[in-house]
Amino acid sequence: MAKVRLGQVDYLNCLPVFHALEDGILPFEGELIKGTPTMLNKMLLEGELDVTALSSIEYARHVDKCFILPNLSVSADGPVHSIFLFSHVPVTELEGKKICLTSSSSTSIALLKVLFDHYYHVEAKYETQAPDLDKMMSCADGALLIGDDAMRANLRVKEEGLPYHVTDLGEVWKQFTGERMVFALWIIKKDFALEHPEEIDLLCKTLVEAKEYAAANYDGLLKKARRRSGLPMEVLEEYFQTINNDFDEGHKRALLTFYDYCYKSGLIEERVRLSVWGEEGA
Ligand SMILES: C=C(O[C@@H]1C=C(C(=O)O)C=C[C@H]1O)C(=O)O
Repeated sequence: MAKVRLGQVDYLNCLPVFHALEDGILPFEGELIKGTPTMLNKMLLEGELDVTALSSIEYARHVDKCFILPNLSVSADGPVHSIFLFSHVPVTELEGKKICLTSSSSTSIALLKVLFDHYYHVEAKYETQAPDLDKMMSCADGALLIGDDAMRANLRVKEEGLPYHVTDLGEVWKQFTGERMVFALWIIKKDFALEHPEEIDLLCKTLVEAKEYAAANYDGLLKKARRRSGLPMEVLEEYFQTINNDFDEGHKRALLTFYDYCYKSGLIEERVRLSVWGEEGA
């Protein structure tokens, strides 16, 4: 059997899917490679990974080379608690101002631009930097952070009383469209899937079982998340109740709505068809 090189976004939002694999509770014979979303996006597209959790916008940019794995995503139906725009002034006053974007994200950067174009009607200037709240806020009017970096930064803003406006982009997207937001998908390279369909069928089954294992062993998941992130238990509990790792018809509709706005904003070149492994038309 071919060994699958599987990418793991090293944030808490993917832990419910990887927890059982990390601990060897479910069999996985392949290699687990951890990284930021942008690192894994690049590795998949350059052929260094076969499957990975991938920024959902990158699927839209590489539809011809990829399949979506069924029943998996990183989504939130409203506030997501880990995608924040921190700013010195309210978002509506950011016209012509500079915003630092985390170098770890792809989808959330597209979401920010969509919301600025179609919801706030504000045009800003953008620069990309490594995720560091203090550095970003010292040289710009706003900073976009994602994942565990954003959760830690938000906690600091609260605990230290930092004078920033904090905008949750999942919440704004929901207000704007009424839809949930799908931030990440599990993606397979098409050539690998077509050569190794049995391995992929088995992996799909294992990942869904892994998600079920995390739900049934919630205390273990929380303890691991606490050890790994150092974040307070109440923050983690709220986060795991917020993050959703499913991918059903509602998620698909929401994702296509996002892609439509990305297309209108010139962030993707074509309207997108979702090609899910094992489903008709894939
Ligand atoms: C909700 C999140 O989802 C993520 C956001 C991503 C992005 O912006 O490109 C990619 C993968 C996910 O980790 C988050 O990281 O906070």
